[in-house]
Amino acid sequence: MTDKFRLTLAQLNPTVGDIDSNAAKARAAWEAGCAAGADLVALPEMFITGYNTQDLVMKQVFHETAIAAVEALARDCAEGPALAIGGPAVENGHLYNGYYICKGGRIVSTVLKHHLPNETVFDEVRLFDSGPLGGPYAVGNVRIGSPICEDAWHEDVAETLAETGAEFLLVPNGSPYFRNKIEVRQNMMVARVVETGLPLVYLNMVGGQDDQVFDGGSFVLNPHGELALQLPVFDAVIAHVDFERGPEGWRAVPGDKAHLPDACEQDYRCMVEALRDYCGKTGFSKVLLGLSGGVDSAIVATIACDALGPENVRCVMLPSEYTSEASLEDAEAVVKALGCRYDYVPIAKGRAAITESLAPLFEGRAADITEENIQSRLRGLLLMAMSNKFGEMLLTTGNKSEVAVGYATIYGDMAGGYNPIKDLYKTRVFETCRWRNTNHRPEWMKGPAGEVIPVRVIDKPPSAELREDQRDEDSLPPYEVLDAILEMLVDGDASVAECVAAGFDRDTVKRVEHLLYISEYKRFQSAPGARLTPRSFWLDRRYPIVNRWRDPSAG
Ligand SMILES: Nc1ncnc2c1ncn2[C@@H]1O[C@H](COP(=O)(O)OP(=O)(O)OC[C@H]2O[C@@H]([n+]3cccc(C(=O)O)c3)[C@H](O)[C@@H]2O)[C@@H](O)[C@H]1O
Ligand SMILES: Nc1ncnc2c1ncn2[C@@H]1O[C@H](COP(=O)(O)OP(=O)(O)OP(=O)(O)O)[C@@H](O)[C@H]1O
Ligand SMILES: NC(=O)CC[C@H](N)C(=O)O
Repeated sequence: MTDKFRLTLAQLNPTVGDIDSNAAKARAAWEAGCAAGADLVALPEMFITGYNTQDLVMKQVFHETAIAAVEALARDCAEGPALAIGGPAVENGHLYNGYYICKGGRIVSTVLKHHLPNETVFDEVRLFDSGPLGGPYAVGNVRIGSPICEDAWHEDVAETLAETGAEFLLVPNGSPYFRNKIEVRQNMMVARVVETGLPLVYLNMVGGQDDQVFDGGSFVLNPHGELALQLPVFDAVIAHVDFERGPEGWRAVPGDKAHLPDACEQDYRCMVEALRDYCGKTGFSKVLLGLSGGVDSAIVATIACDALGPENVRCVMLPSEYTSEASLEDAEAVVKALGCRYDYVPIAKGRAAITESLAPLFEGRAADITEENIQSRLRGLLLMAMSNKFGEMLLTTGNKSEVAVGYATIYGDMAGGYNPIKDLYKTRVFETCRWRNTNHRPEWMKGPAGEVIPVRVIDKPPSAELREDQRDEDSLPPYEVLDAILEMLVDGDASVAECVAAGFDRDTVKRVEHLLYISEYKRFQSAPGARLTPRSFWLDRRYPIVNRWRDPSAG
């Protein structure tokens, strides 16, 4: 009877739709396992297709190509350790989220996911059929049970596997980041270990996909929930874990326990990786953005430099007559500290030309928000011209507070392809700037160390500078109040009455609720951005654009 079992964990970064390169990564991991004398090399959920494929996986030619790629991998990896890899599976005309076990040149077992997640960003009920509760598969003389991701968030799958002879659990995941999710996962997996008495291997992928970032952080638990191995978050790694069989069954030999960074660092890393992978996987190596001297564009410039390197980031100051001397100095100071390119393109002439063109039509009408927004739209136009000319993707810079209340000009400063801070409230933007000024991680930050965002930029009152002496707080509640209300209305789906009971002014809450609802059309047309919470705008929170409902609670 085998007394030792070596498992290779491939915490790697697939790309949705790039089946060949995902297969090549799986193959390389298997070779590493081979060299290390592993018995089994495991890859995460849906690794062959990348995750999350959304409707693409339902396309017959796509899932058939993915299945053929798994069969080819099985043939290529015939001599050596078994290979376990996630991918779509078809049985009796039904499509499943499957986990393949390959050995001796063929697929020897296929596990079918039972619990299909269908909340937040997941729509698996739309995509897949639910597999039956099943038993373990054998690798040599060892029987392993594989609840697939969501399957391990419920008791029954692991319980059935334990009852039918599983000796340990290997859970492949495609589990995207949100703040503090590591604790949620660990608590969930400890519960499975305590219920079944079996060791558990939690294997997650890394990398960005549209708005989501898979943050890795794979780990191994021994019976009673003791942590035996902790892989780093966000890094692609291949690690080996040894199991030994004693009188009480299998136990993992304790290994390295990677340091888990705090929530602020994880959020920052998530924004960096999201942008890096969005660019890398869509074929952009360079980005540009409008740098106003304000805090939002400063943190976006910093994230961009950390993701792509300062040499690949162009910051453009596009001043109008309302742009203060301080804003010009601040923008220059940011660029100097970051070491990226700075361009200066005044918008006065273009604005005068537009005003002149429209003058006959607008005659007799007072200047209003129209003229303010022309400035923003002119910047959008000029920045998109530079994007076309230089092949650089334009970044948008609206934080979650602004995105929530529609405090941005559609086709103006909303023009752009990706928004790294879309899920970061303004109060957290300040916190993030301070964190980045005092923390540098050269392993994954390509930007320089030190105070890259001058304190003055963080401390000055936010202003859109679209008219004389404009302050955000003239038209919005102070950000501390706005963000606290939004956290209740958006993240907590609270009622107006609940916000009032929490101490907020009723009229202010009602106004914020109104702004939130009337700006749905803007969010529908907005750039995607890194998801940091389980209530990000897009897939987590899906509200109608036409919506006449206003919460009557609290009068
Ligand atoms: N439901 C709906 N479906 C489709 N379209 C709809 C619509 N409701 C309005 N519209 C259209 O949208 C237009 C209004 O939207 P828009 O032109 O954006 O204009 P609007 O939302 O009125 O103004 C932009 C706001 O963002 C602020 N701002 C601008 C720039 C930067 C910043 C910043 O701090 O970052 C803030 C600015 O001070 C102002 O409060 C309307 O003219 C109408 O055509
Ligand atoms: N003078 C400018 N030069 C270049 N870009 C600008 C300028 N003014 C605004 N922008 C762009 O439009 C975005 C919206 O900025 P605005 O100043 O209106 O408000 P904000 O949300 O407070 O942003 P920030 O904190 O970056 O100033 C900015 O982040 C920037 O990308
Ligand atoms: N891929 C999945 O099944 C993901 C669902 C799971 N609850 C998670 O977010 O980790």
